[in-house]
Amino acid sequence: MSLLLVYNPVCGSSSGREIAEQEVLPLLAKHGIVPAQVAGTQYAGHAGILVLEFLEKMSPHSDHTIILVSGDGTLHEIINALHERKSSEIPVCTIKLVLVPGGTANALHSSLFPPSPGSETTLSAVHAYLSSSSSLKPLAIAKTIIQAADDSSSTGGRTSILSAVVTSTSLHACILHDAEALRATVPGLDRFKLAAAQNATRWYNAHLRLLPSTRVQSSPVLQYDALLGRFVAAPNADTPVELAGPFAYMLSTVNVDRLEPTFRITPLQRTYPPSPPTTMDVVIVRPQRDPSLSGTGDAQRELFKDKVWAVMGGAYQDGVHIAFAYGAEGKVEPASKGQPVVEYFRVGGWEWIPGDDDERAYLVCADGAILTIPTGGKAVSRVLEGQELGFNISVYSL
Ligand SMILES: Nc1ncnc2c1ncn2[C@@H]1O[C@H](COP(=O)(O)OP(=O)(O)OP(=O)(O)O)[C@@H](O)[C@H]1O
Repeated sequence: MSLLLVYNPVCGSSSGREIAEQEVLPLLAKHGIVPAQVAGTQYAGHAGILVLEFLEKMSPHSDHTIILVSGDGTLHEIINALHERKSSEIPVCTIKLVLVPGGTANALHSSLFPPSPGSETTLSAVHAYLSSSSSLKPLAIAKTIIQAADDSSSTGGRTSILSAVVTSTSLHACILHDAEALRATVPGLDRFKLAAAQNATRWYNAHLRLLPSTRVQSSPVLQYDALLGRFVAAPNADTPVELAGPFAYMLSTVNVDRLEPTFRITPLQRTYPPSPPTTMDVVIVRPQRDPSLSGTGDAQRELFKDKVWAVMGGAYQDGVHIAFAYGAEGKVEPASKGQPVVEYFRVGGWEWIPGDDDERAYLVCADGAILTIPTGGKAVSRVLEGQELGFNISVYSL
């Protein structure tokens, strides 16, 4: 049987090894299952190498199951390593993932198995794997290409990265960037809070182009209409939709409705799952839609910050942030007929073109990894099809 168990011993509260040895392996043993290999990662980046070595060893099998005890970052490394492998050495394969949450946020696992009071979820995916009635959900994978200003050839001046969870710019990317710099001095999740406070009033000067999906089953740019409670085609949705900045928030997700167990930032990924999964959900906040703002100065930014964070707090209340709109005099209210505070789109991809004068708009976050767009360049992100990905990947879910 081509079954690999990988654990990250340092993710989350450093209990990956304990979970693997004391919970996962005994449960498998009860069902007479022994993995062909059990391995802990020994350094950042090791997970991808472990997986590639395993696939090579198990050749000519092409169907592999990987039980992964980690957070989202370790999965991110594996997906990128698989995509970058030499297909002459490891041909196209099928990976079935059994996720065991060992990380800090576990966005993908908590989206697949949302926490419910009193329920134990650590081994949910292992139970799904062992069950005859489990389902396998194909993963959508986004590829983001960082293009230099002079990138006219198909290969030159580019870097690319895959995401299985989130790709972002603006506040989310800056928080992840700054929190990393605080890692040595501020322990635990407090560094994210501090990084959020440091960036709370910042706006990002950029242009965003939302792209329709041109995949096998094409799909126009869709926008969520909170009053109708459904997606509708954006105007001229078969062509790119152009959005001018500044932006306070811009983030896109695949596969997940939440980035932490209770932070449902893209709730429609679960309420109205994309089918087939060749799109991503995009959440945007653009301050200048607020009719009460009279400028871009510090006082206006403070006012906007208080207002928008009250709305975004709705992500922690089952994702109600997407229902708020500007009412009379810019007061924000749920289910109002005014302009939505949060713009919510479902797209095939996007292009983010930072303004020359705003260095913070040049940051892009892909599943926690930070990339910097070169001056005059742009980031282009879109969901890949199986053939472009070079392997098939699905996860055990409910
Ligand atoms: N033995 C190791 N020593 C140091 N770093 C490691 C080791 N093994 C893996 N890593 C690194 O640990 C990082 C964090 O792992 P991961 O993202 O899975 O957990 P997390 O950050 O706690 O969870 P989440 O991403 O869900 O918030 C990964 O980026 C990976 O490169």
